[in-house]
Amino acid sequence: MALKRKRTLYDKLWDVHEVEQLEDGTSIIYIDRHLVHEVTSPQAFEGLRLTGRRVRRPDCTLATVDHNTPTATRKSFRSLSAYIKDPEALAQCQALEQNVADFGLPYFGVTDRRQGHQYTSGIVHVIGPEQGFTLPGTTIVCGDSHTTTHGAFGSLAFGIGTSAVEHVLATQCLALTKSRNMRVTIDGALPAGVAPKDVVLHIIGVLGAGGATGCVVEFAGPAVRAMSMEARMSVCNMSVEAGARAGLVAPDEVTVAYLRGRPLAPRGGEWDRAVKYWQTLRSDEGARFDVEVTIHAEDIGPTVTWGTSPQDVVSILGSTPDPAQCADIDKRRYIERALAYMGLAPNMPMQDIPIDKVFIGSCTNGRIEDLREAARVVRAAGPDARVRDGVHAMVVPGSGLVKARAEAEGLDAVFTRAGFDWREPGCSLCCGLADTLGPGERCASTSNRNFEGRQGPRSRTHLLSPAMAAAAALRGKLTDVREFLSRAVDVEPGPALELVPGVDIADETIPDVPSMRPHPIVQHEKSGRGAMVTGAAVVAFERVKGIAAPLHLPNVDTDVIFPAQFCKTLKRTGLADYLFFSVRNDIRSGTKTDFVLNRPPYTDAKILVCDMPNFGCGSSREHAAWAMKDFGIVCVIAPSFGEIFQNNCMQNGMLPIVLPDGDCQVLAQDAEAGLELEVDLEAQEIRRGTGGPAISFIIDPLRRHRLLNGLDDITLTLEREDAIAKYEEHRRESWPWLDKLGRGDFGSWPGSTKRQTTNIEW
Ligand SMILES: CC(C)[C@@](O)(CC(=O)O)C(=O)O
Ligand code: SF4
Repeated sequence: MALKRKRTLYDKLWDVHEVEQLEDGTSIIYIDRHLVHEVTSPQAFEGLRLTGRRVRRPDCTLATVDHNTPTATRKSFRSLSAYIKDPEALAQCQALEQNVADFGLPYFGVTDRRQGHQYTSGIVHVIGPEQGFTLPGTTIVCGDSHTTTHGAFGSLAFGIGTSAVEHVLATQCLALTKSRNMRVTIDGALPAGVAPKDVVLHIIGVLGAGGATGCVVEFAGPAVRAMSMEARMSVCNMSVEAGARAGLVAPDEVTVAYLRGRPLAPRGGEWDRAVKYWQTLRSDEGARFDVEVTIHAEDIGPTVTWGTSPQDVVSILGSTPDPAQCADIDKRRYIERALAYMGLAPNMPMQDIPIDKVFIGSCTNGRIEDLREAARVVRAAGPDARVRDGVHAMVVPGSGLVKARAEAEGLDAVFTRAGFDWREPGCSLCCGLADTLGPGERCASTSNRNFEGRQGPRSRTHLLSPAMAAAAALRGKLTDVREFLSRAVDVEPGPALELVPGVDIADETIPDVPSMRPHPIVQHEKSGRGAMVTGAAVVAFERVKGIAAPLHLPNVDTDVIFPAQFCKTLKRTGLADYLFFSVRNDIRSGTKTDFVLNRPPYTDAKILVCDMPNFGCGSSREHAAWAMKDFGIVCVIAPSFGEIFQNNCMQNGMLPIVLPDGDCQVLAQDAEAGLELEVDLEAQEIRRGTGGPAISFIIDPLRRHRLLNGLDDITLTLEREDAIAKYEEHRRESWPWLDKLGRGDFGSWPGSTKRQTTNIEW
């Protein structure tokens, strides 16, 4: 008798969402839940309008404004246009309001008054779970990389680019290739004073920023089981920072208790049926994982980042790394660059690092438990504890509900009494849109990314937990929170903070970050640039011949490729000048730097060769791909890619090629010498200007076919209408609670003001 295949949780989620298997191993996957926000959706709605398409499932879609909404008081809020001062931010929020009205979508606006609270808009990854829109066993997407958050419920949740947003709006499906299974087991119990944030920072430190690329990671083990839902969300949230497609925690009684009574959670008989189904959602005993990692909870302590990637973690009791101790030259260069950017010296004790700002908030740590933890530290420091002079410490709740709840518990009073700035909900300082750091400013931040320029041009970020952030605010420097929690602490301003000699963090001395180009350049005649392809239309890719620009850095993130301040556009074109903006421009002098794309012949580059891994990691912003294409780059070659970026390229008729390190190095050397490359997709090979042997590459056949023929994914998926309709019928019978926004009745959409009286247990 054939044994039943043992499946992981991910296998199960995948299997039940397969609408159709295509010949080449790709599958059409049904999407149960689609979250939409103002920054990554305007171009998608524009696409729908241009093609005359409608939104297939408004009842499975939920929109909110979060990235661009100011966090200044809303006490006298009159209108969006009076409240949002930045015209581009306003235009994006208004565009979303227009789009939800035109397409009839459920929407949480700044002025919503449901739940008996004044404002329920908030960070998309906070409101989804708190409303019960996020449910176990579902597929959830959003034009946002931190959609991984929702995996905490045992849902398959992942970020997508704007083209994919359009695809989901139009078809409620995506064409996907299955990822690999990884399990991270956390043994034992967490020591006192160690937060979920420390856990996930530690994990990213172990795996590396690209360590989970191509994988869906299930978090398991006693330490995970002991976590609350909010803790699990913080962990899954940052799984994308290790490159994971998604993070997962199998649902259990903690999950069920959290969801009971949420406005959009199933009710009555459907609730019982749903709970029964959710109980089946776990990896089978003995199921095979492609990668297994075990971490011991006792090894984790309060953790902070020192550098410019979330993998750059160190214990708060540790010091910055010393590049001189590094045998590997690439690693040494990386550390030097990151320390220079951060304005830090080698071997500097982390607890000596003074900070200018503190940010408590974001989709990682802007929930009620996070605020409680931060407030606990402030309380423990005594009634006279104050935010250190000269430090601006912001507390930004993740949603209107979190804010209301915190106020009901008196947390706002704890914060404001101690001199913290209590704000309105939104993404705020996490991404440098609604709130920003000044150049050179250093922030102790509970957010998820410490990339160069993440919190504003030339900003410096240290990631840490909410409790650690509160401690840093009181001390004015990075601090081991356990000191606050174990005994009464003197937080009177102590002697002036001393910096390690040679470290100067004043604005004028922001170091120039070394160029990403390591070797001397060979000057060449300008070569002709091919026709630039722009716009949303799908363009066929057959071959490209031209100059290739070399890059020699690992983990080049999409914040560096395309800084957030330019994500406020409503368009996909005209973005070439913003490509690598902060490394191409010296913000002090306004002049161009010597960055490779500023120098002939690379100003005409059509190909980019990065010889280090994880190119395009981080944010889902498709602007990074659009800007490259606008610049004229249609092919990127690297040892590995951030998955969302890789997909975004292909959606825009660009070709990302994965090659072994050695091949990338050979091609990067050709590029250094200014030699042309010819990339031939039909033949799957790269011909070299040196006349040296061509290098062949592999690409998945469906992608190749679509690129060669300039086929539009949405049209192709829509051709599967019968299969999709059949799946929807099956879904209605099997999981009826997923239709009609889980039947949680907020009244008719959009713009409903009907009140809901559901009681949520916090
Ligand atoms: C839209 C953008 C600012 C984003 O939210 C997108 C993302 O993470 O995918 C980010 O945090 O970089
Ligand atoms: S990562 Fe930051 S900007 Fe992106 S959704 Fe979360 S809070 Fe908002």
